[in-house]
Amino acid sequence: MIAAGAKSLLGLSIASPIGVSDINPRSVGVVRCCVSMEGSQTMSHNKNGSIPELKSINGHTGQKQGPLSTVGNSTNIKWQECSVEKVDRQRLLNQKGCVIWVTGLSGSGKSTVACALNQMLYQKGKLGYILDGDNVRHGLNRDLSFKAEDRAENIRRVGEVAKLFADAGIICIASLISPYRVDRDTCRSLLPEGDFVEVFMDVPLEVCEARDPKGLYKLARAGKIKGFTGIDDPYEPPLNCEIALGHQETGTSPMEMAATVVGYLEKKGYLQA
Ligand SMILES: Nc1ncnc2c1ncn2[C@@H]1O[C@H](COP(=O)(O)OS(=O)(=O)O)[C@@H](OP(=O)(O)O)[C@H]1O
Ligand SMILES: Nc1ncnc2c1ncn2[C@@H]1O[C@H](COP(=O)(O)OP(=O)(O)O)[C@@H](O)[C@H]1O
Repeated sequence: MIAAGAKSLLGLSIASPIGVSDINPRSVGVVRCCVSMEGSQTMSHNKNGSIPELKSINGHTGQKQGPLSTVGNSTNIKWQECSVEKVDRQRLLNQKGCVIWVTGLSGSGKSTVACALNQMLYQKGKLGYILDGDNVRHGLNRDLSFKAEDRAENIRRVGEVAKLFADAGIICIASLISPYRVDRDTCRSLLPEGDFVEVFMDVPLEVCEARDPKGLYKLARAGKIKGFTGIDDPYEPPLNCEIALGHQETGTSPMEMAATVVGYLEKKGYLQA
């Protein structure tokens, strides 16, 4: 009964062009559920992204097959495929998913340029999402301190989340101090060649310290914060980043810096599917 109802609903959706606001999320949920019970069809989008059409399920047949894996401490797990893939999502968004990794000292302007970049992308009709170190530490990474191994775990988790965002077709802007080269390089290695764009905020410590918008350098100099990056904790600048910001040629205002990154993305074809 449910399957029959869903089928006619699905038929309706195919026959008539629909806008996003016409979609009832509950109905879509039913359609997905019932189609997958039938095990042969799922929804995708035409090249113009407007009218849903059918394409056969090639990954999620409902049959239990393929080898089980062990990854870390996770035993007997199996990678699940779905026939709606990254390329479909990218076509929908008319962009390519990637990670813009902004690294630099506290106060170097990471969050400011991340926000300017996100605004600029939005104005161009492109979907970005910011993963900011300070913000992620309010939730997902609230259990982590600033000792070296916790910073490494912070970067590892954000790298994995950023990879998921890129797979979703989104331009993910990760903005973290990420002081260790090896941790940044590990994040880079999670993504296909070219999809990880390392942006270095090349701003001297003296400038960051003079800005000190949160008063953290003052506290660190007074010994009230221990292990503060640049004061009594290391920062390893990138050796081969894609973009270094803070120089005359890449612009010195946040908007000029963001424009430099947008220019790079345009040149590399990330702002089209
Ligand atoms: N000890 C120490 N060292 C550096 N930064 C500190 C520290 N303690 C707190 N803070 C605040 O945490 C923000 C940096 O968090 P991140 O997650 O980006 O750091 S890291 O990548 O794990 O090194 C950082 O934010 P930004 O100033 O935006 O960089 C600070 O507000
Ligand atoms: N390009 C810039 N030129 C001058 N000041 C800037 C620039 N970018 C950011 N700032 C200022 O520097 C301070 C730190 O910027 P913020 O983006 O919070 O740095 P971070 O995220 O690296 O800690 C803020 O007061 C901000 O207004």
